[in-house]
Amino acid sequence: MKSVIPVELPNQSYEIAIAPGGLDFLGTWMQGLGLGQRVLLVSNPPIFEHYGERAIASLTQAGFVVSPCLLPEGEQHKNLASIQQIYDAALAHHLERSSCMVALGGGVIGDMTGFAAATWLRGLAFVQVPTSLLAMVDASVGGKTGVNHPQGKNLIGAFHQPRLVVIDPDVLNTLPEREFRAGMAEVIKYGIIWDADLFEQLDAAPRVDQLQALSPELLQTILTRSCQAKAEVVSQDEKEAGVRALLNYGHTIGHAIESLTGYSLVNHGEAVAVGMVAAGAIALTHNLWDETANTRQTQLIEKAGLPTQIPSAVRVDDILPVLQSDKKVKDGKVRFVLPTKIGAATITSQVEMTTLRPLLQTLVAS
Ligand SMILES: NC(=O)c1ccc[n+]([C@@H]2O[C@H](COP(=O)([O-])OP(=O)(O)OC[C@H]3O[C@@H](n4cnc5c(N)ncnc54)[C@H](O)[C@@H]3O)[C@@H](O)[C@H]2O)c1
Ligand SMILES: O=C(O)C(=O)C[C@@H](O)[C@H](O)[C@H](O)COP(=O)(O)O
Ligand SMILES: [Zn+2]
Repeated sequence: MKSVIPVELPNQSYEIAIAPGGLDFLGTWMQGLGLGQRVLLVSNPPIFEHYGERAIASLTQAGFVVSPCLLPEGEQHKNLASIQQIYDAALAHHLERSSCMVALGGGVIGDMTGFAAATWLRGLAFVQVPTSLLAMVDASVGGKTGVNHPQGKNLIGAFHQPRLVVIDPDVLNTLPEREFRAGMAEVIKYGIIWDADLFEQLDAAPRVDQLQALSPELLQTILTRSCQAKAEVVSQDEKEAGVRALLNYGHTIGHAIESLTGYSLVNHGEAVAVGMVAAGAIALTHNLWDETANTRQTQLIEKAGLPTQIPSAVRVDDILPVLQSDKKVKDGKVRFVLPTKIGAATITSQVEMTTLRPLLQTLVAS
């Protein structure tokens, strides 16, 4: 069964199509977009090994002329060198203004393909085919694209919306369990900041730490409600002038942890999980939410098999300066997204760095 979630935007709306086996309909669904023939299919070797042939067959049968571009795997390669590789492939495949890039992969491939598409020939269409849970529920939707700078996470980028998102939940069967859990961090995020009912459903489930432990209904709920939450927020505030900042819940500290550990010790979802625990603790000390809500958040994060402590390799004194390059900084003040209850959050610049330091120290793993 196919379910469709619209992302309504002033310039160009698009659809998120969620359908088991949807990968085989990629070409057919792209036929309706009015694109030229040439397609650059961007992926990485392990994902291409699993799904490249099917994606190419689907696109070719629909009349597209496809060339693959395979980038090295991993967050450490989310940089301008990989973007250069996409540009070189775009040139070699003679992409034109009407051509399209297709991202087949996790959030790293999606963010980089989107950025290359935003900038090559001053802007090409691109389509997201997310293969990780995290990319399905978050990264493939909303048009934040970009790469890391040596000094910080996602500092180089552009807003560029995809023309279509195709989610085939069947591909999750090959996703490593650790990466599944990383995706659950962003799902829990929606439960905390936006959708209390989603939180309650996750809380009531016996297990949420691996794909096989979920009922088909719960997986469907996770995918649809997360995409709905993201679509609603992005439709209200495409370029993060206001409410979209809530989607950054857990990311202020999370991004600092990722960057300080060289993008290898913890993955994005794990860093966000720790960041949410930190934000929950800050909210508690600022009387924004209560002990019960804070404990429920921590327990759900633990149930998802995610970390709740800052890795011991990270020094709190190193976190504070990194926060200054967070994209939410305004007039030199770090702004935090903090929860006010399960299902709602606010953004504030009232967190003093002097109180933050000892609080973060209590969260460092021993
Ligand atoms: N643009 C946004 O709005 C947004 C939102 C959230 C996260 N992000 C970004 O997304 C990235 C994290 O994404 P991620 O968690 O998908 O990481 P990722 O892209 O590195 O993928 C995780 C790992 O899983 C593998 N993988 C993916 N799908 C697979 C499958 N079906 N079968 C087997 N292996 C598979 C990948 O090869 C990789 O090794 C970060 O760079 C983060 O900044 C962006
Ligand atoms: O879509 C958004 O907006 C988000 O903040 C979603 C986040 O999960 C995602 O990690 C995003 O890439 C972070 O954006 P950044 O602007 O803080 O780099
Ligand atoms: Zn994120």
